[in-house]
Amino acid sequence: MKKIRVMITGIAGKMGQELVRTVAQQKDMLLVAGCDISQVGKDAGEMCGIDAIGVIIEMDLGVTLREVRPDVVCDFTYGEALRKNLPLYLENRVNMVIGTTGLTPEELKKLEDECQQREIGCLVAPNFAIGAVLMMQFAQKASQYMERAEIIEFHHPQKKDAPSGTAIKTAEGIIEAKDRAYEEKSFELLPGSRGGRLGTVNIHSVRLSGFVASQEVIFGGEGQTLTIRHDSLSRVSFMPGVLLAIRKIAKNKHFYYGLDKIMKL
Ligand SMILES: NC(=O)C1=CN([C@@H]2O[C@H](COP(=O)(O)OP(=O)(O)OC[C@H]3O[C@@H](n4cnc5c(N)ncnc54)[C@H](OP(=O)(O)O)[C@@H]3O)[C@@H](O)[C@H]2O)C=CC1
Ligand SMILES: O=C(O)C1=N[C@H](C(=O)O)C[C@H](O)C1
Repeated sequence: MKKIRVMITGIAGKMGQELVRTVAQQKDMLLVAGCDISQVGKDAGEMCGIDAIGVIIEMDLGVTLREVRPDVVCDFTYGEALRKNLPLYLENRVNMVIGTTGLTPEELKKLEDECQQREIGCLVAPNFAIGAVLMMQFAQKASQYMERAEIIEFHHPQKKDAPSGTAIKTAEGIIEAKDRAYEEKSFELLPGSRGGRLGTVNIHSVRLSGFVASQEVIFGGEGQTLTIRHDSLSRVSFMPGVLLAIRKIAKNKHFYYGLDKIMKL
């Protein structure tokens, strides 16, 4: 069996390390390279607490892509880094699984066009946890029947972006299912008290230690509320989704935004 040759950018980060341990257990995958700006020169296996795997963490993404030519690169860095990495992925025509959040809808559209022109497979998903995908789907369904929604997302304090990519995609889905008028009645005595707004959906971002990634979507209606909540208690929750994406993108030269696009729902 020909194995899928996987590379990870952001390999020394929280998601990168979890992915090293996960890919190492897959019979149909081989971790062939990893890039980061931290832990450079170390063995990727030893860095994340498993046996040495002979993959040394590299700094130079362009050189590594050219020399290793992976089948799929997984990017888990942060928005600004991803913006610099994307031209290198495109130039090297490598298939991509992008978990990094922080691209704007305009940037996503541009990426889609560029991937299609070059026949590169690419899946961008703000959340790879199956439960989070279901939360977004249920929220879209509820949106058709309930008056309005607000989102509260909870993350660890190291998170660089706010609101989360998941909160943004959830709000986009809610608005797509039913666009509604909403007039804000509250005056903010403390600026920001009502959170950020995407269309008519207010988003509140909590950053506290103890959390990995959680989200509540609260719908209001006459005399009732509905709360849909998802909790990622560990980063293991994201791994089945990332593996599904790697296997799909290794074969399929399409562009997908959201794990739901490749799940049988
Ligand atoms: N789609 C999903 O399901 C999920 C997405 N995410 C997203 O994934 C991203 C990473 O999250 P997380 O692992 O928690 O973050 P971390 O900060 O733990 O990891 C990011 C890693 O990337 C490194 N890095 C920074 N710049 C570059 C660069 N130019 N090239 C290579 N490596 C670089 C960082 O180094 P240094 O620390 O030195 O800056 C760090 O080691 C975030 O955008 C997050 O929102 C997270 C969880 C799930
Ligand atoms: O930074 C994180 O941790 C996470 N980021 C993603 C997001 O921004 O939605 C996914 C998940 O919430 C964890």
